Amino acid sequence: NKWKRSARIVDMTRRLIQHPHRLIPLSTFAERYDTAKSSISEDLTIIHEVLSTTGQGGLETLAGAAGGVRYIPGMDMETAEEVMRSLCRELSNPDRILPGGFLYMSDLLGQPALLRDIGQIWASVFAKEQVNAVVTVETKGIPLALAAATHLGVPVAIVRQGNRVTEGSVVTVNTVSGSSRRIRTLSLSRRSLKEGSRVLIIDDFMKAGGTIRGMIDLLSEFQADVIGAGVLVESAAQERLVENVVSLAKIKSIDEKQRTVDVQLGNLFEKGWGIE
Ligand SMILES: O=P(O)(O)OC[C@H]1C[C@H](OP(=O)(O)OP(=O)(O)O)[C@H](O)[C@@H]1O
Repeated sequence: NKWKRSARIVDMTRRLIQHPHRLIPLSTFAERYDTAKSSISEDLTIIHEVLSTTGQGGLETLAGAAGGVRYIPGMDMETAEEVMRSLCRELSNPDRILPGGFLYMSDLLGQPALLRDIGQIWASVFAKEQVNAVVTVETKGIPLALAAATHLGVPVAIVRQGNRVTEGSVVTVNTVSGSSRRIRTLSLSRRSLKEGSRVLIIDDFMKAGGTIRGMIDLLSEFQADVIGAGVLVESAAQERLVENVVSLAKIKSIDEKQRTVDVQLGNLFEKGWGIE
């Protein structure tokens, strides 16, 4: 039975948004709806128009035999700022202060809707970097890495602290997590990442940057190309073991004795937004 344009557009939009960055041949749609490719192209133009003019990313069409159309997630600057301003307000709650200048965030890292928005922000910033994999370190980085990877349409590789028999043969490096001056061994299973992958590092929190530094050193053993690193929150300014980490929020000031903490927008909002 023939699909009406309005029904085709609803069905196509869902399929495209459900598989970010995945190329879908126009013939797939032409066959599914028993419609000419020229009509499908017109449908896609309408979908692209609505998404791109409402700050929700857009469609990218590649011509040729291996061509097709794919959804590129994106969030516009003001929406991203709205999301992060409300998160900063939530994080500026003295009850969240933990010893060592950390903030309690595990409740937030368990909220799917918030994680979806944060993942979309990362996917907007790194949309054009041809990321092949997102890498994080257990444990609190995992939900954030998964959210970013979902919107980038790529897998996640999880770095383990210490050795686990379930990881098979691993590459291991030692690192000093500056926050607590403790030596940590970071290991990654050899099977979890193809050599030469373009990798985005994501973690929940950065203090001295020792953990991210350790992941960069570990990834060089895989000949990986670390195209960027992002953290949800970076601690108050201090000596760092790593440069150019993009933060969504930043602890401006924190005083454990006075029980005060002030969390502001991170350096992503100071620099130029990653997408035009
Ligand atoms: O910048 P650094 O000084 O290296 O500190 C940031 C580390 C420390 C903390 O991890 P932990 O709380 O130690 O581990 P987990 O994520 O498992 O809670 C955080 O999640 C980052 O990974």
